[in-house]
Amino acid sequence: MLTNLRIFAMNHQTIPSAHINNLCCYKIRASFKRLKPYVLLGRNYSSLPGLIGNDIKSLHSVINPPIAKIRNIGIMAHIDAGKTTTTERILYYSGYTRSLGDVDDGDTVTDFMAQERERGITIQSAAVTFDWKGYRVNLIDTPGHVDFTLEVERCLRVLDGAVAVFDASAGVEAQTLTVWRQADKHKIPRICFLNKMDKTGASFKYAVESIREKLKAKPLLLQLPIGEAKTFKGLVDVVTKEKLLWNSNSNDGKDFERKPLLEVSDPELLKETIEARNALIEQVADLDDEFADLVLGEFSENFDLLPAEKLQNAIRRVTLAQTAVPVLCGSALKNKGVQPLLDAVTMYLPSPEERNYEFLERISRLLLPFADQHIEISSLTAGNIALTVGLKHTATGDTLVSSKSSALAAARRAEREEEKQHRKNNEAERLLLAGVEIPEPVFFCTIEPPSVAKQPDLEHALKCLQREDPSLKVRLDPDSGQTILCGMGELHIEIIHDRIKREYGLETYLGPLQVAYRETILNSACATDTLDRTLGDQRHLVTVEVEARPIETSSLMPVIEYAESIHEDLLKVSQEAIENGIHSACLQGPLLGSPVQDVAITLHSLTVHPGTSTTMISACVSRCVQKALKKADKQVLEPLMNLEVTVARDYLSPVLGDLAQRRGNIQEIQTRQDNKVVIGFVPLAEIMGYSTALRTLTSGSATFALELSTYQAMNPQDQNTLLNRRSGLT
Ligand SMILES: Nc1nc2c(ncn2[C@@H]2O[C@H](COP(=O)(O)OP(=O)(O)OP(=O)(O)O)[C@@H](O)[C@H]2O)c(=O)[nH]1
Repeated sequence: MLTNLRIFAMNHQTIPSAHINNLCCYKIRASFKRLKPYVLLGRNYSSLPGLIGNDIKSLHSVINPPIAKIRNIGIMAHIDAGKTTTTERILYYSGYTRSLGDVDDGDTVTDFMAQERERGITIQSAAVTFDWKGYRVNLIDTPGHVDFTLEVERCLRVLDGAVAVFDASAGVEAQTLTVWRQADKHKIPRICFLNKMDKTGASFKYAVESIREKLKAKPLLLQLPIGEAKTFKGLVDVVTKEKLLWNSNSNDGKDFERKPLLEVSDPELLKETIEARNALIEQVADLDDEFADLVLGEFSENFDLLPAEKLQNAIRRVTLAQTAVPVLCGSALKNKGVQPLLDAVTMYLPSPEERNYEFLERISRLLLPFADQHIEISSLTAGNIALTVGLKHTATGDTLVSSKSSALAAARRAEREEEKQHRKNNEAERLLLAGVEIPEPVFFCTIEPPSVAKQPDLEHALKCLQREDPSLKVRLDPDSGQTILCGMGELHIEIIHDRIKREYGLETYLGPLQVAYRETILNSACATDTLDRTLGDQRHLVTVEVEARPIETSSLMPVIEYAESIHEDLLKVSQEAIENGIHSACLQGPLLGSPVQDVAITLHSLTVHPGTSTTMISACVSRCVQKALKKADKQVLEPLMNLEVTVARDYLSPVLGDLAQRRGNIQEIQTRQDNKVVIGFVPLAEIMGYSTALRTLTSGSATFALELSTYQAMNPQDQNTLLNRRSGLT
């Protein structure tokens, strides 16, 4: 397993690749002082023959650049906005590849998994390192499909900046909102790239408005397009008042002209650019006091005289402060606008030392990533992104520290900080690296190996895949003994199935995909239970009385309460066993065997015969809680999804008709260029296989995005139908 590693240490030493035991310090964080980076000079690895694939040039050098010249960035967007195409152009113009890869031909560098190349989508994030005009850029291309949201989040937390790619004909789309919120959570400065300016329906103005309205961000227009859709041929650099035109004879977009806009040759464009520049200056001055002083002092009479460099510095400050986002545009497919985007990445996004990380990590083997290929290196300075191999006990979301003693120190520190948490100690927040939020899976199905003998191999494969992808959950059905796979969506489970076959050589069988329901209770119920068993000469005797009642707050974990009559001494020895029993009972509701949510369990009495084992206490409590849940009035909760369908006007009616049959609840129908965007809710159970149905209904012209909204109570009729179906009555 490869682990993405972000080196946070900064010291007058590089991080050695000494042979240190693989140390898993789950959720243990260490803090270290920020010190100056060490710069290795004169190491030239330009001759690394055969290390990288034929089409990929070796890096000119694998020297450690000064930290101020490092940019760790991610590319994020809604599915199909053009992240992979943009990344391919970036790699080509930076000299990393010698030919242009194409998602539609399945030969891109970053989409290297077989499933990615076949489907033309990104599933796993890929990291590549290249140089641009003296800067070292570590870039991560992340997936756009909602099933792989966790993969995006695990990348974002180690990045310093991001480029958000938009389809200029669609503006902000559903998944853009999700990744934007994730980037907000990790406080990542961003640049927006309005891609597909060549596409029919592309609108710079519309896309900018959607950034303002839907993302509630302040767009800084650093460029204006020259032409739109079919007429798109270049850009205006608003900051420098220059026009950038791509040579129409060049088939790779490498050649373009940068010329100052002149009154004689471009009077209209110059006028438009000056207006845009003045607006930009006012906007930045509003957000940056230092710049406001400069503009109002020296240049208040004539903004035209303000040097581009002063404006760029101020734009950089507001971008880093995340009070506004620079907006650029282009067409990756038609090879226009990518080089200025790279300039903007180096100019406006932060270097690692401008982000406040205070952690040290240390590992055994270091590799520099080149998508699916790697070069082993002996050392790396702070601020870089690298890979490490062979960590057997780590999982996505863990933080590694340098040694056992620092781990222990960090653990003690973390404990102290936790204790202080209720005192709202802000320092604690600064010390902790935000963990990844693991979304709850909404689908599950059984998975079977080709033969019983292969069950251990399947378990091993699932264990490895889970460590990489914690949004994949695996459990055993206690009744049937079958292995159950729980995932984020149909595509997610399909890809896991495919990976087990390709990467572990196991042909597995999946049962029908089922929705992950939940259950709750509507009123209180009490139950008592006694367990009396003699094993050997030891008698185990427990008597329990519990009450289950519904609670208002939404929580998957039961709230556990103890009556005052329960003696403290008894709790001391048996609390863990009691709580294990309650948790295991609530994992298997009485209606469908689904997890029970929004309940409180009160232990009213507990008597334990001396010598009774804690396992027996757990078993008795669990059985008693299940009895109480069974007695109460019960309710099935089903996952309700946010749905956004983008469809050509002509196909709107059939799409709406179909959604009505799927118990869809339409909230809004927006107009987006020539398309209609249907926004609403639909129960997950009704939307299985929707991509095929939608393709048929709209001749493949519509797209949709789904995201879990909440769990809602099913109406009695639908609930009965479901229960009858599950018990084989219908
Ligand atoms: N017209 C036009 N099409 C583009 C442009 N950039 C990408 N495309 C096309 O849009 C489709 C999606 O491109 P990708 O680069 O795979 O998009 P992505 O955002 O990486 O997609 P995921 O990885 O699946 O999220 C492909 O068919 C591309 O050829 C562009 O600038 N103009």
